[in-house]
Amino acid sequence: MSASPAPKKRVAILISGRGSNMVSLIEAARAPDYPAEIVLVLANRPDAAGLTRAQAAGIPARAIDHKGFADRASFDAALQAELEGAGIELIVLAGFMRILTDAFVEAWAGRMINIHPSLLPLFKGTHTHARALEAGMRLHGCTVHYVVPELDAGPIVAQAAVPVLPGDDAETLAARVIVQEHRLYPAALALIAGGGAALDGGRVRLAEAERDPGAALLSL
Ligand SMILES: Nc1nc2c(c(=O)[nH]1)N[C@@H](CN(C=O)c1ccc(C(=O)N[C@@H](CCC(=O)O)C(=O)O)cc1)CN2
Ligand SMILES: NCC(=O)N[C@@H]1O[C@H](COP(=O)([O-])[O-])[C@@H](O)[C@H]1O
Repeated sequence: MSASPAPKKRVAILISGRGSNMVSLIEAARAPDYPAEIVLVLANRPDAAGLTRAQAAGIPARAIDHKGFADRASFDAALQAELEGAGIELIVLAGFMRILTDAFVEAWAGRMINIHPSLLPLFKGTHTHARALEAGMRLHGCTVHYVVPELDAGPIVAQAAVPVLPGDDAETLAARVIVQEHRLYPAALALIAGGGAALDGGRVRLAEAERDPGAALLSL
């Protein structure tokens, strides 16, 4: 008799905008064997277009407007209350544009990931595509990493690379990178939720089966 499948990890996605990565994650999680279920979407902006997209997908989605709080700590406490109330096990930041307090990040150490539109540690911060072009990069891409207090500095889970082509501008390059984001993020979340990767002493530990250097997570 085959063992019953492990319970799916309960995931919350945090957004600030359109939520295209959130949609990719919701769609991937529809697969019966996907090791995570998206059970909550939270946005720090009431006008985040992703809220409507989440609701249309049948996912509970709410705004917690950061402007309604006196400071970061009280905003983060409101996030924490919603996450605890929903029994969240993993947080996925997907275009969530608020810096989280050290206390919140440390409380979720090893259980919170982010996607950043560059090949970290290159181009931390904003305007990554324009900066990559300015630097004359021939390769660019995106990175999924664990979140630590220092911005864009957490241990890297997975990366995907794209070529920088002649005539590219920030928009054409962004359009090439986002396609890889939509592929990489669901794969990286599945890896973590399925126990294939974990944060261990500040480094990402991959399960034996995931150590194949040709792993599907890296593509040009
Ligand atoms: N403590 C951490 N918080 C967050 C991280 C992180 O690595 N550590 N990742 C970010 C996502 N992010 C880059 O990937 C990022 C988000 C927001 C900002 C920022 O400057 N935010 C401003 C407000 C900007 C706005 O509202 O438009 C702010 O919070 O004052 C930088 C990087 C998520 N949080
Ligand atoms: N520093 C974080 C950051 O810049 N994240 C980036 O915001 C975009 C959100 O798009 P989406 O809302 O369509 O997923 C994505 O490109 C993501 O990499």
